[in-house]
Amino acid sequence: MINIVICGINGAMGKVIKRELETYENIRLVGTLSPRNGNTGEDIKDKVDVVIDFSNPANIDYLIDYNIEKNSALLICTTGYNLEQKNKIINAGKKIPVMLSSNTSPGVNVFRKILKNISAELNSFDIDIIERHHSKKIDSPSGTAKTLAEDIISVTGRDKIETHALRAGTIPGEHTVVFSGNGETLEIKHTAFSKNIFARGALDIALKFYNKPAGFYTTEDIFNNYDETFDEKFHERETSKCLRRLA
Ligand SMILES: NC(=O)C1=CN([C@@H]2O[C@H](COP(=O)(O)OP(=O)(O)OC[C@H]3O[C@@H](n4cnc5c(N)ncnc54)[C@H](OP(=O)(O)O)[C@@H]3O)[C@@H](O)[C@H]2O)C=CC1
Ligand SMILES: O=C(O)C1=N[C@H](C(=O)O)C[C@H](O)C1
Repeated sequence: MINIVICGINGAMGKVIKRELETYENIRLVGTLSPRNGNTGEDIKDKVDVVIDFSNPANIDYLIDYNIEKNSALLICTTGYNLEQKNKIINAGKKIPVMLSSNTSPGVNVFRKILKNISAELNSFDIDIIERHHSKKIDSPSGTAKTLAEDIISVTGRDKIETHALRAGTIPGEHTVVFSGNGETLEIKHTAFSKNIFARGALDIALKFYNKPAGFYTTEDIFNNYDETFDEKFHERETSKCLRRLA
């Protein structure tokens, strides 16, 4: 049994996680955080194994301090961080296990493996990312689109990948990578039919992640069963990826 705390429980994702939690006998919700509403977790007396965050980048300083004080793992599913915030997250890995996951669905993590193979093979093609999300989504392009762009850049050596974003209706999340060549196109696409897939993905990751040693982790570390604890070289590599993304 692990004890979790959720930041963003009243948001769209928070509500879905709360419902999904009812089907997990090995996870107990021991509290919630909402710093902007004055809920800073003082009432939480139980041990906290992992804080799951689906909220807003504005909460990041608070979350890092809270987790360091509690010595708990921090699973950040929020997207839209700037470079300075991402650096703080990576640095927090010196003290606590911290994971930044732009997409917790199992499907997207397989998508990423396939994407790297195809991108390396079709480097002579134009490569574009198209993402579609609900009209309430704040950040654009999506965190997943940025992650997919980084994956393509890592195997093709390109400087930038074009991303195209649509915000409309209630679309839970759709990502397509289009490879356009001379007289042909190849597309790979992931569609989330509901937010449940992200909620269950986050809870499943929390179960695997809560007892890892301090370090900065990504979803790949869990899906590939690979641990990377904090080291300076890794930090430099992540920072340069951020710089490239923001360029
Ligand atoms: N990694 C993944 O797989 C997924 C990631 N996401 C990401 O999760 C995040 C939340 O998504 P979603 O639930 O749809 O968003 P919502 O806007 O529905 O909820 C976000 C919550 O964050 C808090 N919040 C909002 N604005 C602020 C602010 N300015 N300052 C501090 N706190 C704020 C609020 O909680 P309160 O009222 O308690 O303060 C709010 O309920 C987004 O970044 C989204 O991209 C979404 C789906 C999947
Ligand atoms: O805000 C959302 O809804 C989603 N956000 C994540 C992102 O920015 O990639 C993941 C998913 O696509 C849904």
